[in-house]
Amino acid sequence: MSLKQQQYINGKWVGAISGNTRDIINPFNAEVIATVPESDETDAKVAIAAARAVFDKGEWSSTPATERGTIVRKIAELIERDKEELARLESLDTGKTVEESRGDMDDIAGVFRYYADLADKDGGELIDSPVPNSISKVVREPVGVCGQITPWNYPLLQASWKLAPALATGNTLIMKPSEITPLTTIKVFELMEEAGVPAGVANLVLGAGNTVGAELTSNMDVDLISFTGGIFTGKKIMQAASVNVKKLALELGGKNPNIIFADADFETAVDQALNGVFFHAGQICSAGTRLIVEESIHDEFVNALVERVKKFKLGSGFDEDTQMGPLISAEHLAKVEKYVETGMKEGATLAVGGRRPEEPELQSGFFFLPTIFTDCTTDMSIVQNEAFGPVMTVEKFRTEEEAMKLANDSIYGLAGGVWTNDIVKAERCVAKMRMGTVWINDFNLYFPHAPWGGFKQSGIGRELGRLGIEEYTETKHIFQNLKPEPINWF
Ligand SMILES: NC(=O)c1ccc[n+]([C@@H]2O[C@H](COP(=O)([O-])OP(=O)(O)OC[C@H]3O[C@@H](n4cnc5c(N)ncnc54)[C@H](O)[C@@H]3O)[C@@H](O)[C@H]2O)c1
Ligand SMILES: C[N+](C)(C)CC=O
Repeated sequence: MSLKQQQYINGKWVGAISGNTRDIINPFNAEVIATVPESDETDAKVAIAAARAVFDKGEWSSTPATERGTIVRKIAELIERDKEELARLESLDTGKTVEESRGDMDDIAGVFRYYADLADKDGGELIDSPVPNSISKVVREPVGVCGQITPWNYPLLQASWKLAPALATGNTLIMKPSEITPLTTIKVFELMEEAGVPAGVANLVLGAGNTVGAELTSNMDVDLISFTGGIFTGKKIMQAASVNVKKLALELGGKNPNIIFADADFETAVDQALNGVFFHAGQICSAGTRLIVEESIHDEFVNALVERVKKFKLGSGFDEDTQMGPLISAEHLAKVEKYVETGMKEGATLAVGGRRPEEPELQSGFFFLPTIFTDCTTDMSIVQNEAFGPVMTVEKFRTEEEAMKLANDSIYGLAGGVWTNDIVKAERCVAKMRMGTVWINDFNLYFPHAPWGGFKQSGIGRELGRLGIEEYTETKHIFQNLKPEPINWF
C-alpha cells in the first residue's frame, strides 16, 4: 500500500504524540490491512491550535475565492486521477463492492467540483436600505475553525461533503474520520496537499470519538462542529458543543419508510425496495428499512422480495459477482444479531435470513444474511430503531391516511419513498411526509446540487447544495451612513 499511514497536522505527516497505533481490519476476512496512529486529546489540541493560528492569520480566508475554487477543483481532478486506487482502498476498508466504491469516487469528485464552482459565486447582497443616505449590504464570511467528524459507512463520501464547502469558503479545519475506516481520508489529505492546500488549513487527526472527537467538540477554539453519525453520539456532541455555543451541523440516523401502493409498477417497486434496504448491507442512513405495503398486494410483494433475497450473492467486494459485502466489524455484527433476536421476541415473523451465512468462505468475515420480518407493527422496537444492517421490516396499510400515519410514526425524519402511478396521490403523500428527502418512484438517490439532511431527530442543518456551503459561513450585515451627523439625544 503506497498510502502514508500517518496523520496530517500543520502541513506535516506525523504519528500520535503518545506513539500509540491502531490496526485497521478488513471486514471481509478480519485481517489487518494497515496500522495508523491512535491519537488522543493532546494531538487534537495541537491540530486545533494550528488551525486556529492559520485562520487568525487570515491569509487563507482572504485568498480570492476564485483561487480557493481552483484548489478545490484540483482536488477533484486528483481524485479522478487516482479513482481506482481510492475505490479499492475504500472497499478494502469497508467491505463494500469495488463497483460501489467507484460510484462513490465519482460522487466525491462531483462534490469537490460543485463547491469549486460555487466558491466565487457569492457576491453578497445589497439591501434596499430604509434609511436615507446609507448603504446596507450583506456579506458572507468563513465561520473559522471547523471540527469535522465522520462515520464508517461512507468514509470518504461523508468527508467530501464537509471538506469541499469548508475549503471553498475559506475556513480552516480539523477532520476526524471514524477510527475504523480512515484509509481513504488519509489518501485524500495526501491529494489535498498535492493540490496546494496551505499548511495548517486542513488537518487530519486519527483517533477515537471519546478522545479526539470529544476534544474537538468541547475545545473553545473550535467554532463549528459538523458531525455525521449516530443519534446517541449526536446528542452528546450537542451538549459538548454548548461550551462556547459552537455552530452545529448534525447528520444523524434514519428509520426510513418506503411506501408501496398497489398501483405502483410491481417489478420496479420490488427491485428498488430490495436495493433501498440491502445495498451496502443496509449500512446506509437513508436505507428504506421500514417497508409499508398496501394490503391488497402485500403477500405477493413479500413473496417476490423473499424469492429475490434468497438468490443474493454475498462475498468479497473484490469479486465481480458479489452483490452484498460484510458488515463493518465483529462488534456491529453482534449488534445486528441482537436486533434480530429482539424482532423474534417481539413477535415479528421471520420471512427470510435472520442469521449468519453458512458458506465456509464467509466465516472469517462479518457477514449477515439479508433478513425480512413481516407482521410488524409500529410499537415494535425493530420498527422504531435503526438496525444499520441488512434487515427490512414490513408493515401493511389499507388507506392512504393509514400509510401516512405509519410513515410519520418515528422520531427520525431523514428520508422516505412513495411508489404509485397516481401522481396526485404521490404529491398528497409527499406534502404529509415529515422527512428531509422524499423520493417519488425512486429511492436513495442524492447528488451535490440538492440539499441533504433530516427533519426531527435526524439532525440539524443541511449538507450538499447551496445550503451545504452556507453552513460554513457567517452572515454579516454592513451598514454605512453616508451623511453622519449628531443625533442630539443626550
Ligand atoms: N444523516 C446522514 O447523512 C448519515 C450518513 C452516514 C451515517 N449516518 C449515521 O451514522 C451512524 C453510523 O455511523 P457510526 O457508527 O460511525 O456512528 P457513531 O456516532 O458511532 O460515530 C460517528 C463518528 O463520531 C465519533 N464519535 C463517537 N463518540 C464521539 C464523541 N463522544 N464525541 C465526538 N465524536 C464521537 C466516532 O469516532 C466517529 O468518527 C448511523 O446512525 C447512520 O444513520 C448518517
Ligand atoms: C448520505 N448517504 C446516503 C450517502 C449515506 C448515508 O449513510
